[in-house]
Amino acid sequence: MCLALPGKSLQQPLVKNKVVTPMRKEINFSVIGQYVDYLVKEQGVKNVFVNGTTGEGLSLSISERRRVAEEWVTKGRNKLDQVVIHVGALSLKESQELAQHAAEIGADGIAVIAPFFLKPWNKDVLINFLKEVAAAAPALPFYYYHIPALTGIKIRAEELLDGIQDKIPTFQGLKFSDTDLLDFGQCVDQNRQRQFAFLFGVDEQLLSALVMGATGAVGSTYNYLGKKTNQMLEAFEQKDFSVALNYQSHFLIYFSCLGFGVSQTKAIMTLVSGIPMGPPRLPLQKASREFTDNAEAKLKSLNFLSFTSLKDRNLEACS
Ligand SMILES: CC(=O)N[C@@H]([C@@H](O)[C@H](O)[C@H](O)CO)[C@@H](O)CC(=O)C(=O)O
Repeated sequence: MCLALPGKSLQQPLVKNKVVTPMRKEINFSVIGQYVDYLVKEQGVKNVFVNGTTGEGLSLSISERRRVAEEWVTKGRNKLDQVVIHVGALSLKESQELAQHAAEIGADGIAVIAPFFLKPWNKDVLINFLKEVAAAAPALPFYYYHIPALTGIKIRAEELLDGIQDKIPTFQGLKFSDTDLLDFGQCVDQNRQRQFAFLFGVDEQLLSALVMGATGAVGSTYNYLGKKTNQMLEAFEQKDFSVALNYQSHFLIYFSCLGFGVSQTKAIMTLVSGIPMGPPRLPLQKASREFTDNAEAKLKSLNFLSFTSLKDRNLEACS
């Protein structure tokens, strides 16, 4: 999910939500409309990032990814501001197919991770790969999704940024999911004309990244902390740093006790929204009953649950 700083143009939205992909045995497409409404009305989140890490994009088949993207674009029409589709894949052909598809269905942008099995070993090779994908959707804003802990590709974002727009004219910015704030700061520093968006993807460090010049945030916790994070962004804009810090520490440090994996996110979202997000797909494991009971108690103590009894609700993610 992606949130936007008040006052910033939507070209550079501040908070994007990384949506989960609702599942039962198969993907549960039927709840995506309800999910859109929940994000907009309850969390104030109008920008989404689909088929990313949180959405288990790399665990879905190509046809599933196409259908999930279609569903978000269709159900989000006239409700969401931006739907960005992650189209990264190990196969260049598949990535291009997904990029082209994103353009055809009217998505607002695409993002791509580095291929991580047969790896690009230097910046030029990585840019060549990204360039070929971007060329399949020449009218769509393109984001490089930097997540080295998961891809194993250690090419620094700052290095990649140097001269990238000459190679990829649609390059719009970075989704930076790494804790290396030195690299992040160097990216910001390099962007003197401020033409790129820097969407930060480590939610628990967002405030530090804002101080360093992040123009947006993309993360899993905005599924249930979107409203709170928007309040933090507003406090930051108003230069009310102690309030901003309070939001950052209180909520993220508290939630970090629960855990931030995809399974946990799906279970927490099921509890908080009442929408059955289901278990994740193998190789991930569903959250344990112990986790869910613990999470439910903590959420209740924080007044995060809008309903008093969960007994009758469909808690597939939790059982
Ligand atoms: C490794 C990981 O899943 N990182 C999350 C964060 O939002 C993360 O869940 C959060 O910072 C809590 O650690 C996002 O950056 C991932 C993401 O953007 C995505 O779903 O594509």
